[in-house]
Parts: sequence; C-alpha cells; structure tokens
Amino acid sequence: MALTVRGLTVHYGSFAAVREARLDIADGEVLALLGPSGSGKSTLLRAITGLEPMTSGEVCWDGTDLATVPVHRRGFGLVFQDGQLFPHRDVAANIAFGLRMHGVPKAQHRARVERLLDLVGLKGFERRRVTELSGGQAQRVALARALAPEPRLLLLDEPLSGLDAGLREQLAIDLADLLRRSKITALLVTHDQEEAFTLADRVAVLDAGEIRQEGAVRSVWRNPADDEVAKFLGATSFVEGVSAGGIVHTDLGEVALPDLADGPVRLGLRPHALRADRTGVSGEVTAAVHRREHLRLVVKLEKSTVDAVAPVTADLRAGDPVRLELDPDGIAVVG
Ligand SMILES: Nc1ncnc2c1ncn2[C@@H]1O[C@H](COP(=O)(O)OP(=O)(O)OP(=O)(O)O)[C@@H](O)[C@H]1O
Repeated sequence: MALTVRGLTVHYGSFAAVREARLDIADGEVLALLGPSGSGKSTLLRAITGLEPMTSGEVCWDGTDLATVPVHRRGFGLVFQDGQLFPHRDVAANIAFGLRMHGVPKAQHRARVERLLDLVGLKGFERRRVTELSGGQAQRVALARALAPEPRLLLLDEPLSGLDAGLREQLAIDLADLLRRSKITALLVTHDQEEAFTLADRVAVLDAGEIRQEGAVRSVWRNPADDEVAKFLGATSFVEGVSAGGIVHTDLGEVALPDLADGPVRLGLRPHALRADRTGVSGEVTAAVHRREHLRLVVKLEKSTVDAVAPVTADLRAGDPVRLELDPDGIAVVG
C-alpha cells in the first residue's frame, strides 16, 4: 500500500474536525474524499500533507511513518482550488519553480516544461503571463507545476470548483485521462459526486469528520451504507421492498435487481429512478422544471411525494396526471 492513514484525528480547540480517519491508497490509484461542505475533507488532506498538525494517528508511506518528515520532504504535489500561481512569472517559470526546488539541473528544465505543458494540453504556452490565462488554463498550469517534480502522491483540493460548469466537466475528463495515462497516485478532495466518480477509482464519503463509507466508485454508488450517504449521493426518497427471485416488489411497483438476495430491502431513489410512462403508479405533477436532458418532476402519489423525470418532449405541467415506472438505473440499495 502506498499511503496508509490510521486513526487520524484533528482538533481545532475542543472541536474534532476529523475523527479516527482510516484510509489506504494503492500505488497508481486515485481516491476521492467526498463530502458536504464542512465535513472535514480539507482538514484531512492538509493533515496528510503535514500542513495541519494531527491530534493523534499516523500517516505512512510504504509502511514508513511520516511523523518526523517535514511537508517539503514528503514528495507530495499539491493543487488547490485557486492554483496559487506566481503572478509575476510566466507559465514556464511557474512550472520550472517546482523543478528548481527539487534540484533538477537547469539544462533539463526546458524539455521537462515542454513535456508537462503538452501533458496538460497547453502546448506553446511557455511565455504566456499567468495573469493572461483563463481559469481553466491557470488550473492546468497549477497541475503541471505540481507534477513537475514527479511527486509520489498528488493531492488535489477542490481543483475544479472555481471553474464554471462546462469547463469543469471538460477539465474533469481531461484530468481523469491524464491521471490514468500517467498512473499517478492521487488523493482528490471534492464535494461534487460527479467529479469524484469521473476521476476516482475509489471514494471515501466523509460526514461530520467521520469516514462513513469507503469503496469502489460503483459499489458505493449502487450500495450506500446508510440513508445519509445515499442522500449525499443523490437519493431524494426511499421505499421499502421485498426481493424475490431478482424482482423487488414495492408500493411504487416492481423493479428487476437481479443480484439481490431474497428478503426485505430498502431502496434509495434518485430522481431518474422514477420515470414518467404509460403504465405504473399514478400521481399528480406538482412541479416540472426543464433540465438539460430531461424534465425534472415533483409528483404527489397516494401516500408520498417523490422526485421523478420525464423526457423533455413530454410537456408535463403542474396539475397533470402522470404514471411512474421504476428504473433500476436510478436505484441504490441501502445498507
Ligand atoms: N483553522 C480552523 N480553526 C477552527 N475550525 C476550523 C479551521 N479550519 C476548519 N475548521 C472547521 O473544521 C470543519 C471542517 O473544515 P474543512 O475545511 O476541513 O471542511 P471541508 O469538508 O473541506 O469543507 P469545504 O468543502 O467547505 O471546504 C468545519 O466545521 C470548519 O469550520
């Protein structure tokens, strides 16, 4: 295991911002720390880098305790939300700064900077002033600077959250590609589940200073440990059901979930777990909002109110009758 964190606790005065955190990151793996604002993500990341003193616990690299290793000797690269570039230096000088700090001979700087700019999709930007970059370009330069000394662990704290939505999506895809191609070991902090799922192999969900669940992206998404994790991962309503022979029977209809053992189950429903259809449970639309790819509905059923989706062409409005069918794609099995 490359990074192991055990029992990591950080107090601010008497307040425990992180409690007994346990994490493992294997060589070449990307782990996302996912959690709502104030859950302790940045504190945990900073404690791993050595920037934040721990109350107790240990951080090890390849089995060696880093307690006495200062921040700049840990071999970690850092990227923050606002890249924190040096405004009075050009792009090449910003990237070369990391090389100088790590004793790379000057004769190698030019070729390394060129290669890094190519890697982050900014070929030919060497002489550009950093004040003349867009937000997305500046974050790419920050990434290149962090990668320059070839860190053994890359730590990214909300690296994309300062960017607008379209750019964030594109840069997340580019970054995912870069991390995979370069087989970089990385820890990413984000409050955005899509970002976490695009970039990471595994996620650890943090809430109120505690890691609530950790696992492969797909398994956490499909099988959240409890209602809180499910809600954080998009579930807006819940329904009890009984699984028999791969079919789950609920008050909202039946749905095929073939991998489930027979017996009672609790399902977390994301809005697209309920789709407007010709058949299914009957209700009345109480709100309809146009989203990019679908209509998002709030529907009053006999005993509850649920979120649902319909195709944009459905032209449903408040007061319209609607029928909803369960779609396994939007369903999480809780617990
Ligand atoms: N220097 C500090 N002194 C006191 N309390 C702090 C300090 N830094 C953070 N906190 C508190 O610790 C908790 C965790 O903060 P942290 O910044 O780690 O959360 P986060 O999950 O990264 O949040 P965000 O996504 O909003 O950045 C919060 O309640 C915060 O108010």
